[in-house]
Amino acid sequence: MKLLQTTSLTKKFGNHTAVNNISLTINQGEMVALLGPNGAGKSTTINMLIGVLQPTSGEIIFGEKATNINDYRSEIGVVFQNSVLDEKLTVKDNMMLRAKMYSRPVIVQSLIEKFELESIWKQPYGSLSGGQRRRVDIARALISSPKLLFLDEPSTGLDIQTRTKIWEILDQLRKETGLTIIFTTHYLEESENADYVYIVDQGKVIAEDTVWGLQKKYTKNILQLTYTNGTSQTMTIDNKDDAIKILSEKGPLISDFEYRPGTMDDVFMNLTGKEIR
Ligand SMILES: Nc1ncnc2c1ncn2[C@@H]1O[C@H](COP(=O)(O)OP(=O)(O)OP(=O)(O)O)[C@@H](O)[C@H]1O
Repeated sequence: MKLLQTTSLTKKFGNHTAVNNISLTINQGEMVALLGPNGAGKSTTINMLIGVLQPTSGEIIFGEKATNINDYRSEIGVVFQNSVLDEKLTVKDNMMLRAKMYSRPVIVQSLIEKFELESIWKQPYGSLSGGQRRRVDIARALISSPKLLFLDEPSTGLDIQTRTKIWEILDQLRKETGLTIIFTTHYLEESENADYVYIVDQGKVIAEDTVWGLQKKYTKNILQLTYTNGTSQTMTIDNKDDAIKILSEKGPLISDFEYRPGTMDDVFMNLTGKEIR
């Protein structure tokens, strides 16, 4: 079921078109990545979807028919690139202030547990590490039990353990609650968690599909064989089943092999001719 749709969404800043005719379809329960280099138009797109920016043209439809942000604001949670929390207030005060704004059953206790906030609960937000802040930011955005969570570069600047941890929690939440997530990233490997990926460059969607679909369309899997007589051979193949077939056929003649499936890095490189970072 479609939860959010845009048709020909466009944003111009003066003569500069930051977002150029972007059409997205986000289905309920999906995790969707907007992937693209710096300046591609990811944040501008998100800012239009959450009502921070007014589109120059195009339409946004939430659910069956809501087209005005005021009609769906209560259904979304947002984690901005730069936190909106009060640095001087404790984690508890930041969270409880937000909780008071919502009449829905408050789920603060379960968020404290999920995001492991007990040990920092009474600490001022401003004294937290980058990873701790991000956990609080996301927990706060979930207080209203939104149907759809927007995460604008949720893991930029975080170490790999913290990034992994945050994605684990979000994955668990999706399984438990059916939460829909739209996130932006320039970490290609993170887009591999997504159910569907839009690759954006210079304001346009230049490719969209599942991760598998993108890899199939825009990359090749490489199988490299080293033979017992010292020679080697590199071939491109469609899938790993073909690799297994070739390996079993040539088995006795092979001394070593390497199989490298196409990655999102290859997808991006093949589409844009450049690396993302
Ligand atoms: N308020 C603004 N006024 C003028 N130009 C803007 C404004 N906001 C964004 N832009 C321009 O629009 C383009 C898209 O910016 P945007 O922030 O959406 O990119 P992004 O993909 O989110 O990049 P990053 O990954 O660096 O956050 C950029 O060229 C940017 O300079």
